[in-house]
Amino acid sequence: MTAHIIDGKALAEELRQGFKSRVETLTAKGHKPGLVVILVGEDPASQVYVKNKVNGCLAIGMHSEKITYDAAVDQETVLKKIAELNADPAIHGILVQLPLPKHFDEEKVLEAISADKDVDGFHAENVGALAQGNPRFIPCTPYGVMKMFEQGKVDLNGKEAVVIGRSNIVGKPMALLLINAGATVTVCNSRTRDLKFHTSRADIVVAAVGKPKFVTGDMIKPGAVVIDVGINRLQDGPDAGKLCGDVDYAGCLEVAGQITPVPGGVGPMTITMLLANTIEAAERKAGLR
Ligand SMILES: Nc1nc(=O)c2c([nH]1)NC[C@@H]1CN(c3ccc(C(=O)N[C@@H](CCC(=O)O)C(=O)O)cc3)C=[N+]21
Ligand SMILES: [Mg+2]
Repeated sequence: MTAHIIDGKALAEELRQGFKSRVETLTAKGHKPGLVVILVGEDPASQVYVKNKVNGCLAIGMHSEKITYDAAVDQETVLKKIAELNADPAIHGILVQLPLPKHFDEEKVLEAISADKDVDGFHAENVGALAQGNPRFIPCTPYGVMKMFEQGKVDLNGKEAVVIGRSNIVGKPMALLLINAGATVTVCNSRTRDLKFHTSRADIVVAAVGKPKFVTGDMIKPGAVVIDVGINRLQDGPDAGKLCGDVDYAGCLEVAGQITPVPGGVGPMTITMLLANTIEAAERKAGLR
């Protein structure tokens, strides 16, 4: 038996079609949803993601702009721009693409974004709301994964879930969402002793460690749901330049009950949930929710 493939690209497209009427309603009321993406530096991967974000907005009738700075820009300049955008009534969402260059204090930059416009859900106020089980903005990647569970009809209540990775953008919020949904959650990382001990008892495995093909078929319980958050660009070997997840897809496909591909899995869902959060921000401002 091969696993059912949860098609993130198709689900992303379906959700985006559904967003169009909400954008139309908001636009008619004078609250056209607007997202600004701030990009510092010239990282080629970041350029691709930012372009996908801006184009994703425009395709459903939202307003979106990209603001780019040279990698050497000083933090004060970026903080001043954020303050300006916080006060701009046409802008409902502000995203600062991570990672920032080393001379930046990432936490300080993220905290400068108004919590009402923090569509990434990285502001301490929004992290706290999620931890308390009363989320305001759910971080886009784990939010997208929750939508994929819904699509795959995965009941999380009472299930054993293992999250591999403990980052603030994926691992931690993913664990909180699974906890809030009633799963029994174990958070592992690349240094976990005997990772297989944990993963082989899991009904759900979410891989977000940033290591290509880290999760292999022998680590997975037959029938488990395997979610691949990894986006590793292979440097050398026969597949150089190709995108590869944190999961050995071919090896897990034969064992898992459901699995997400890379590309075409979690990535497109991340951008879709960014659009969802921006629309939601505009709906709050318009008094529609
Ligand atoms: N403040 C902030 N918020 C983020 O949400 C954020 C960030 N910084 N920094 C970088 C990561 C990464 N990320 C991705 C989004 C979409 C794809 C995506 O669309 N991936 C496509 C493939 C794209 C390609 O070909 O490279 C796919 O998986 O099918 C990937 C990665 C958002 N991030
Ligand atoms: Mg992580």
